[in-house]
Amino acid sequence: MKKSSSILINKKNITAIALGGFDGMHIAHQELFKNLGTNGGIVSIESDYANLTPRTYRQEYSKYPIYYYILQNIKHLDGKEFIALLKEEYPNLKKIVVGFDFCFGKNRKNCINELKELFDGEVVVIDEVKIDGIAVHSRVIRDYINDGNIKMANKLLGKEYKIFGTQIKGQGLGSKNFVPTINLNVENFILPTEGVYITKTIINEEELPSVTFLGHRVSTDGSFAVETHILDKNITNRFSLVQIKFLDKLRGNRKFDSFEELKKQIEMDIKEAKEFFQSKSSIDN
Ligand SMILES: Cc1cc2nc3c(=O)[nH]c(=O)nc-3n(C[C@H](O)[C@H](O)[C@H](O)COP(=O)(O)O)c2cc1C
Ligand SMILES: Nc1ncnc2c1ncn2[C@@H]1O[C@H](COP(=O)(O)OP(=O)(O)OP(=O)(O)O)[C@@H](O)[C@H]1O
Repeated sequence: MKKSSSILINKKNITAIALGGFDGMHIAHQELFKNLGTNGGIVSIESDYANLTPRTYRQEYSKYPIYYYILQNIKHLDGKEFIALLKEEYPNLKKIVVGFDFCFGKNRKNCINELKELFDGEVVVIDEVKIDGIAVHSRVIRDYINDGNIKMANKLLGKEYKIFGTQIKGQGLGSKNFVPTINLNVENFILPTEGVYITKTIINEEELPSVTFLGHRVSTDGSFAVETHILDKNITNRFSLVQIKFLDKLRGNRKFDSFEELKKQIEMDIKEAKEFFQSKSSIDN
């Protein structure tokens, strides 16, 4: 993980900032960061729905320090006051980098023209970044994740969508009746639609091929679960922090009338996931 340098780098040294929400730190956001130069920083204006990369996890995706401002605390400022705040916070600020649709100040009344008028330094505006004709935005990525379209979400993110969780106790049925799984409590991240996914699970910095079920266990106790089965490895330890990277969706959640039928389906899911990783490794080699 890239270390957070926000606390180490004095705001006085910052000469360029990128401005916006930056949930997801997706490929369009990365285009902005390319213009920051040596003493750059990211100014992240926090809404309360940043759930692709909640604030605690965002620094991993950039070498530039991220400085957070809560939208609720600054939304009353008009355009002039907002720029004055930036000048006060970053006294050596020479450059502001924003995207084509950036607006700011009370009721988002000010956009690019006003930014150029009010800021006495350089303003770099990035044209809309698109992939295969699709505009890259956090909201678009959230929709893909909601729909379980992990491949498109990952394409727009420029990386594999990743969530963090803590291990919790399961029903105790898995190892006995099906396969062993690590059950997770996941907070603050948007979760893909209920179903079974090909994933990589990171424990102790080791990235392991896995298959993950998330949804209501409609075939057993009906409760909501995020549980991952590590392929080809027996895991006995408990882990405080587990990361899951989503690669593709295998199928939707289903209700099975017997444990035997569910077990048979889980075995098929595992087979499919293994084939995915095998074909991937033969392409990679
Ligand atoms: C690959 C995989 C696919 C699963 N698919 C379903 C499913 O379609 N429907 C369902 O109700 N439960 C599904 N489950 C969840 C099982 O019901 C669950 O693993 C079992 O109840 C054991 O839970 P435990 O780990 O809490 O003991 C799946 C689990 C795995 C690992
Ligand atoms: N597709 C894009 N092309 C160019 N710039 C972008 C693009 N998406 C966002 N930006 C810019 O990145 C910065 C961060 O914006 P923001 O966090 O609103 O991103 P977003 O992906 O559009 O989010 P949301 O979908 O929630 O509006 C802003 O300066 C914004 O103009």
